[in-house]
Formats: sequence, C-alpha cells, structure tokens
Amino acid sequence: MAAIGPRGDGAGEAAPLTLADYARSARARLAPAVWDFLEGGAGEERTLAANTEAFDRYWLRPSVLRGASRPDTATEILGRRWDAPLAVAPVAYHTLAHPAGEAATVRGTAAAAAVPVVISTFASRAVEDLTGRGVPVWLQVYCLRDRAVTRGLVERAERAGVEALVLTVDAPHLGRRLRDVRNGFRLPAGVVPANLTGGDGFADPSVHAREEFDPDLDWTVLAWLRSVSPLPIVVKGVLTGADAVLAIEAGADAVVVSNHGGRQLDGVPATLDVLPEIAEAAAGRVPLLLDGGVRRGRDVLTALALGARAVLVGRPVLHGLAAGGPDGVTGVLRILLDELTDAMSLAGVRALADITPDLLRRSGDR
Ligand SMILES: Cc1cc2nc3c(=O)[nH]c(=O)nc-3n(C[C@H](O)[C@H](O)[C@H](O)COP(=O)(O)O)c2cc1C
Ligand SMILES: CC(C)CC(=O)C(=O)O
Repeated sequence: MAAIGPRGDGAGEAAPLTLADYARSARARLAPAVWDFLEGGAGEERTLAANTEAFDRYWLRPSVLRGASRPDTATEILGRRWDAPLAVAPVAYHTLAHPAGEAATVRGTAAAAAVPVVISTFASRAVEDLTGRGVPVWLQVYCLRDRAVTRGLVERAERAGVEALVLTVDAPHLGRRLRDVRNGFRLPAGVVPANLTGGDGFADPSVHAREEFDPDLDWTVLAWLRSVSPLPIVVKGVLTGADAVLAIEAGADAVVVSNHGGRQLDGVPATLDVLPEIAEAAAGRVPLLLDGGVRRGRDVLTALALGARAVLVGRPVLHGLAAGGPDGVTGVLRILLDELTDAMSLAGVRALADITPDLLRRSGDR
C-alpha cells in the first residue's frame, strides 16, 4: 500500500521523495490563479525554463576512493555559520500558500537546518514574529519612492533582529507576467504585506509596484541604504560581470546572481550560465549567491563548482508550505540536504572547499 502523504486523509498519496513531488502536491491544493502567480514567469517564460534546463547541461565527474562517506556541508558566509550552502529566497506573501505564512516557513526551516530565511518586503507576517526562532532572518528590500517608508521598514527589521538586508535591483517595475494578466490576478482578501503601513492598493502586485517602487534607482542607493542601517547589504539581481564589479565598488557585502526566477526580463540567460562570468569579475572579493532553478541537491553542487558560495531556493519552499505547512518546508529542505550529502559522498567531495570546476563536465564538451 502506498504511504500516506502529508494530507493525512488516507488518500494514498505517496510520501514526497523529490521537490517535484512537492510541486505536484502543492498544485493540487492551490487555486489555479494562485498557482500561476507562484509558478509563472514573465513573457514567454523562456528565462524561467532556462533556469532549470541550465543545470541539466552539466554532468558530474566523481573522484573515487576519497573516504567521503560523511561529507561536511557547513559553510560560513557574512560571519555566520550555515549548516548548508542553502537559504530561503525572498518570496512575497507566504500566506498565499499556508495561513501561518512566513511563521510556518521559519519554523519549518529551523527544523531542517540553521540556514537563513530571507523574508520579502511583502512578507505577510510581522517581522517580529519571525526573528529569534532558530534561523537567521534577512530582509529583502524594495526601495520605494517613499524613502521614509523604506527606512521605517529597515529600522523595524533591524530592531527585530534581522541580520542582513537584501536589496533587489532588478525590479524598477514588475515584469509582464502573462498568466497573471490573463487571470486578472488579485491577492485574496486578507493576504497583505504585514510590515508595510500606509494605505492599501496592494491587491494587484503589478499596479502597486508601478505606483510605489522607485523606478529610477542608481548605484547611489547602496550608499543611502548604508546611511540608514549598519547591517550587511546583499545586492540581488545581478546578471553581468560588469554589474557585479559596480555592486562591489558601491559597497555590497555579497551579491545574488538572480533573474528573479524568470519573472522580470524574459530573455535574459539562466543564472547558472552567467555565474562563471560573474565569478571571474568578482574575483573572490565578496561571496556570490545564486538563485533560479535549483531543484535537486546536485544542482547545489553544480552552482558551487561554478563559483557560488551558496544558493537560494524560492518556489520549492512555497510548494512545501502549500503541501504540508511547516513540515512541508522541512521536508523540502531535508530532501535538498540529503540529496546534496548523497551527491557529495558519491562524488568523493568531503567538504565544500573541495568543490572546484573540475567536478563538472558540460554536455558537448570533450
Ligand atoms: C511568487 C514569488 C514571489 C517573489 N517575490 C519576491 C520578492 O518579494 N522580492 C524579491 O526580491 N524576489 C522575489 N521573488 C524572486 C525570488 O526571490 C527568487 O529570485 C526566485 O524565486 C528564485 O528562483 P526559484 O523560484 O526558481 O528558486 C519571488 C519569486 C516568486 C516565485
Ligand atoms: C509582490 C511582488 C512585488 C513580489 C515579487 O517580487 C514577485 O512577484 O516577483
């Protein structure tokens, strides 16, 4: 008989073994328009598809007889020990997936591993309810036209114990997400940004972003953010070596190589494909993180071999949340960790420092 799934209703759903299993389970539980909002990308979704496909172009080159039966996945980034080179990417409105929202995500993450959870400017639970619960919490910052509101959010987060700021730089406005346009997507009643005060009008995220996001930011925004907060600043949304250099020169403490999960400019490359260029330009001056399309433990190994220090995972965490609340989040992160440990062990990698480009072979390369 099949194992009982997270629904626990005896429906005979098999226990999830992969992140794809969690995605299927989430899809069955979410309203179609909510699923489309979470899952979709901009335009023809070419970049969205490219993010996952890029990982499939790499093969692993194992080394044998390395005594790697107990690989060490721990790392240190921005002065903090992480149990694994993984973090939860900022995704708006976790209450779309589960009533406890980000509180469930934090709880579920803490049960899996001590790794950071990045909460969105549009988190749907108060930041004070999320910090001090076993995992570092970072705040993703959209710099709004109203700098006083942005500053208020940052100061509130800092008071609550948030450990770093993640400034998103790829969104002067939201990309054109055709699924949402076709669906006439609106946030369900009660799904609101819990840490933003002043006004409503959030229901259509795209219209709200056009009205409220500062669309004319330049690199001086880093100096401004530095002037309002002593927290480390991580710049999220860089896709070229030249921009990585500008970010570092502007004072970034870390950079996230990201195309916003294919939700902004359709037609930009997969993040994995631009990582080598960015790693070369950054030349080890700041840690590089990568997000977009990480769906298996071995994807983490691939990203690290190409120069990332860690990866962020977005949609799969929401799949876990929708499928099983905090336990689902724990399940998703444990699968990734178990797969990573398994891949390291079988590839003869004892610790993250052993991961080099030699570990990879690209399809078609001799
Ligand atoms: C539903 C959804 C909401 C998102 N909200 C935000 C956000 O508020 N701020 C932000 O910087 N990125 C946001 N992102 C982008 C993620 O942080 C991340 O870059 C992307 O999801 C990574 O790709 P993955 O989903 O393939 O792991 C969002 C992504 C999704 C899917
Ligand atoms: C509510 C949106 C501004 C969140 C976002 O960044 C996204 O949907 O990609």
